[in-house]
Amino acid sequence: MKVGIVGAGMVGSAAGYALVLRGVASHVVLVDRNRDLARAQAEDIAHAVPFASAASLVEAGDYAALAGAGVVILAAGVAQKPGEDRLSLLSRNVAVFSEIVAEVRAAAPEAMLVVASNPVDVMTLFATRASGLPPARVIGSGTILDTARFRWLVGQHLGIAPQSVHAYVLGEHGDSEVLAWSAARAGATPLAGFAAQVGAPITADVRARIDAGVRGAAETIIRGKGATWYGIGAGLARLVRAIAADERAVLSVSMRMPEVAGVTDVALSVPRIVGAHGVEADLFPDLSPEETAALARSAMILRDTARQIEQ
Ligand SMILES: NC(=O)C1=CN([C@@H]2O[C@H](COP(=O)(O)OP(=O)(O)OC[C@H]3O[C@@H](n4cnc5c(N)ncnc54)[C@H](O)[C@@H]3O)[C@@H](O)[C@H]2O)C=CC1
Ligand SMILES: CC(=O)C(=O)O
Repeated sequence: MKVGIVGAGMVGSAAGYALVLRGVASHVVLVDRNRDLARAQAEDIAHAVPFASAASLVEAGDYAALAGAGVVILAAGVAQKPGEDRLSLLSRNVAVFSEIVAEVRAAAPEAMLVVASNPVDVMTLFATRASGLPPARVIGSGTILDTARFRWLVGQHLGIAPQSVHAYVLGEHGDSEVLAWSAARAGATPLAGFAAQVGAPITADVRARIDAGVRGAAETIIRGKGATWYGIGAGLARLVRAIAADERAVLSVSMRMPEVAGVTDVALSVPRIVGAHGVEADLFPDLSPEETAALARSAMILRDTARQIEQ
């Protein structure tokens, strides 16, 4: 599949690198308003192709070069500085998306959009409205990264591979996100039972530490190295693979929904089946009353934030 990436900064280039290394895309086109940066990133990534699992063409181009892309990743705009939250980026990134969504739609009308720029849930809502595409074809990376952080931390605590932890983060990709502890499994076993069997109980302290580790990961990494990119780059490649290979994989991603937890017209993450047609179904895990209330609160925060772009 041909994959376009608009925004060849840290996130866009990491996604391109992961797509190439995993052999997901036969052709990657990087577009950025900084053409020298796009060219340099494309050449650097192309030098990884001989080491990748499959051959692919990697190049920089203008919007016209996106023609024929099956997916275009939107990773352009500004990122958080230390101490800044994702929601504060909204007006600046809406201005960027007002331009790039129209350009991408004109150049690649058949392409599905995968949104990475923050605040990713509200940007997904905006991109859905601006593109006129059906919601199932405008997918935000949402909590795909937070879910990975959750699985990694639980796996570390239990001494098992994160791939064997089946747990999801729901709601906002941001401060109000909800770790769905009550639906979490290790292998096929509910988390508490598994933890008891391996002698690593999930105490209130452990839960609080993992919760803070997931919720605060971006801030910690941004303080240390200025931005995050490897995790989200791999997550974006995972999402594109589900589309390109029609995997019908269950991934926690964001999408505009008519209603969730009593809140209307909002984009947020729940586990979803993702395949060649985009999002094919939503899957709501069984939640505790506290988790359900937290999901409603997260949806309300996102709805209230989205109202800023309606005025
Ligand atoms: N969804 C997620 O889990 C994550 C999202 N992000 C978000 O991804 C976005 C990108 O982050 P980084 O790559 O670190 O930033 P960056 O600053 O490295 O790259 C952004 C790129 O966008 C380009 N750009 C800006 N306006 C443009 C326009 N109008 N047309 C074309 N290109 C334009 C810039 O030239 C720059 O190269 C940020 O909003 C950040 O918050 C970052 C990490 C994780
Ligand atoms: C920056 C960001 O959104 C993250 O790493 O979660």
